Amino acid sequence: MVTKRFGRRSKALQCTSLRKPLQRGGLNTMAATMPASIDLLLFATVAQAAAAASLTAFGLRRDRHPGWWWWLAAMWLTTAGAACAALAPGPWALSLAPPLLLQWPLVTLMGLRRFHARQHWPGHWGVDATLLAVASLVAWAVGLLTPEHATWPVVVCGLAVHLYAAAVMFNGPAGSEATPVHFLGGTVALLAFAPGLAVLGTDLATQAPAPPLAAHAARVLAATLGAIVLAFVALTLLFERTERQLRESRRRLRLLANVDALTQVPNRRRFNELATQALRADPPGSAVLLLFDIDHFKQINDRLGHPAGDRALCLVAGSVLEHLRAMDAAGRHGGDEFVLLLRRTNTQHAMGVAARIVAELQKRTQNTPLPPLSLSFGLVQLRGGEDIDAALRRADQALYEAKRQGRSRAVAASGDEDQPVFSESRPLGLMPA
Ligand SMILES: Nc1nc2c(ncn2[C@@H]2O[C@H](COP(=O)(O)OP(=O)(O)OP(=O)(O)O)[C@@H](O)[C@H]2O)c(=O)[nH]1
Repeated sequence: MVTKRFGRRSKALQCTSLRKPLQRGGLNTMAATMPASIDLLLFATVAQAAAAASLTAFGLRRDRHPGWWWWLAAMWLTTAGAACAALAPGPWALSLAPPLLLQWPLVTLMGLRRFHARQHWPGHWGVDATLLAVASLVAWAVGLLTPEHATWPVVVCGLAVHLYAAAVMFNGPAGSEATPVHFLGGTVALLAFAPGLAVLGTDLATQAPAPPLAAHAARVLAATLGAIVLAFVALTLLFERTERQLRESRRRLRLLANVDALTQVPNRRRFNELATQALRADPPGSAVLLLFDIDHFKQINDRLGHPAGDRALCLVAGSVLEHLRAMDAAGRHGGDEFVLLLRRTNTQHAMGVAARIVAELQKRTQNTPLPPLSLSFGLVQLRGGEDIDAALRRADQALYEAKRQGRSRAVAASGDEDQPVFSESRPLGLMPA
């Protein structure tokens, strides 16, 4: 019968290591109907071990995400299952192999649940664990107690386990990480049918019920393919997550480098960048620069403490952002000084913006323990070709003049830095104490 089915190509049947332990009764027949050679099983074992070893080596050298251990467990257990069949094909080993081979979709699923712990998954890991325990127990028990009648119970157990895992994977979390999970789910669903088809094929070929081992080689090969796909998917998921974390770190670093942590407005360096870009894009001399600070801010710190001072700074920043157009730029120049670049405007309009900021600030200060806050502004209309630093120096002179004239006002400066000409000042809101 053997020669008829496999002819000279069947090394499995000439291999003493496979034949010796199966010399008794039904198992002898099972070995004879195994649809794969011992070489193939050995090759599958080595392929699985290689996939598992790569994932192990990869994970040991970098951050291990939750789920990684489960995937490793799934892969090493299937390797053990394949090795059982290939290296020690006795009754015990052959009853142990099916549960070891059919566990991988569920153990992988448990790993996925941990990997995507914050996302919604259908079902519950308790259901996965129960199904795994029941299927493994049935597969092991029937393989040990009634090896000749174990074929279909084991096939059905494997089918249930695979299809359940595939269904959960397909309905798992959406988003960028869904594609590799769906790919894995598709593979699991396809591999679910391999042992059953192998049994049916053997039934048809031999015109007799197939023995349990007929499905065994198909199970080993399916698990090998599954392990390789799992290794690929696990690596993809780990890479994608690492890359997402890197992108997030870069975003945070950019934010830290550009934004003032207290007030959440751009810092001085970033403001200079934004303002320089804006000046390049606009007609020369079309922007107004405002430099302003809180009057007697030191007294707020001294009387009410630094946290109150911080609060005042945040209120100022909030008031500024409220009245800024999307194309304008604001920044914290340092300490209690802020700077604004209003594009395509003149100093008269800029004085109006300053007045609105002061009014907004007074509104926001009303329900706080802070005293009424007043601001002093220095304004300059930028000249054609003037850079931000030069404009800031002139605005600083205007601000100094506003302080000199009694604070809580806006003063515009024109003329050269050496010989500034100050406009009449415009009082803004409350007069400082
Ligand atoms: N709470 C707080 N205070 C700060 C911060 N940065 C700088 N300061 C304080 O801001 C104060 C700035 O005071 P000055 O601008 O020198 O003087 P002023 O009291 O505002 O007086 P005028 O500007 O002349 O009206 C200093 O006391 C600094 O310690 C900060 O981030 N938080």
